[in-house]
Amino acid sequence: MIVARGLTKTYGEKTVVDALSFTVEPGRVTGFLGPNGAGKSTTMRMVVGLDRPTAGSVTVNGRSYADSPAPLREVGALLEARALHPGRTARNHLRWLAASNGIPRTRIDEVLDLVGLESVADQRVGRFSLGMGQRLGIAVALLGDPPVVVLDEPVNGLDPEGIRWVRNLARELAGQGRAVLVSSHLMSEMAVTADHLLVIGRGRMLADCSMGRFIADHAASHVRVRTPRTADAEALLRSRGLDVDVHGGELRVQGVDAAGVGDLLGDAGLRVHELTLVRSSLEDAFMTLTADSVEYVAGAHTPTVEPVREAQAVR
Ligand SMILES: Nc1ncnc2c1ncn2[C@@H]1O[C@H](COP(=O)(O)OP(=O)(O)OP(=O)(O)O)[C@@H](O)[C@H]1O
Repeated sequence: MIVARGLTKTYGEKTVVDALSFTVEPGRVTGFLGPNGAGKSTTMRMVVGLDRPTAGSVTVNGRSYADSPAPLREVGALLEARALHPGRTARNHLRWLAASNGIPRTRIDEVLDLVGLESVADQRVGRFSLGMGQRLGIAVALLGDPPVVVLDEPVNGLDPEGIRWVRNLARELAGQGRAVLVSSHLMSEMAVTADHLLVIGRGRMLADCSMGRFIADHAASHVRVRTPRTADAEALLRSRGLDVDVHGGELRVQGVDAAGVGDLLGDAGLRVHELTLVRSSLEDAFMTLTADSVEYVAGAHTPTVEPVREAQAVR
């Protein structure tokens, strides 16, 4: 697993990662969220030894990346800025990495097959699309069959089939007992991929909890009620001290679950046509939590769109 303690990175005067302490546990997908410039990539780069912490430490399976004799077997990483030699074929790129990490050649065909690049394995990577490059980056991450996998924006540039493939892959890797750390800006995707969340803003930890806990703590919810006797239902629920809003023909009730509302209305003999727990999405919860930490904000002329609040199932 990954263990960070007081992990800090400063560039000049600016602290971009600020005393982060967290663990990425085996057997689950940990989602890494934060607004642009929050410090996610810098943190991930420190995990794999590409940046040196200014203070604090991060270890993978108990030792720092630099101390690992065969790092690709310890932790596999897809990072945004991939160093791919454009003139090299995908297969040669993997061969070169396998040789320098003592990984058998047979593993190359396995990972090419795993990421769906066998048919283009002998093409130069300079001609690869963004999505093909992402797949090759994931092949590199998995080459050493590592127990820890770090994926920075893995679905960037992928089509819907590719996005689903990454989701299933991340879940499968966690199911095999690996520790998986994934960053993404696609909240809807994160909601169905991650078990646990780390949310950072301006380099600081804002939340470190399960997906369910995060939504319960930071997303608003209400019970939507439709009844032919709206006014009577409203009066009854208010008389019980509940917070009720009327929107068109529906009531929105806060402070009680759907069963509680149903019982109250049923006991009073009021017929109910709809009773739904409406929970705002991970995106709403994320926006609420990080509102004060957003560094780059669009100007006042940008049209704002009211988020669509739908009943959302949390895995
Ligand atoms: N080499 C560097 N020199 C100076 N500043 C840097 C360097 N690398 C990153 N930064 C700054 O550190 C901050 C965090 O950047 P980082 O890329 O880690 O954020 P991020 O959360 O991954 O952002 P995004 O979601 O936009 O990818 C940014 O303000 C960035 O400008």
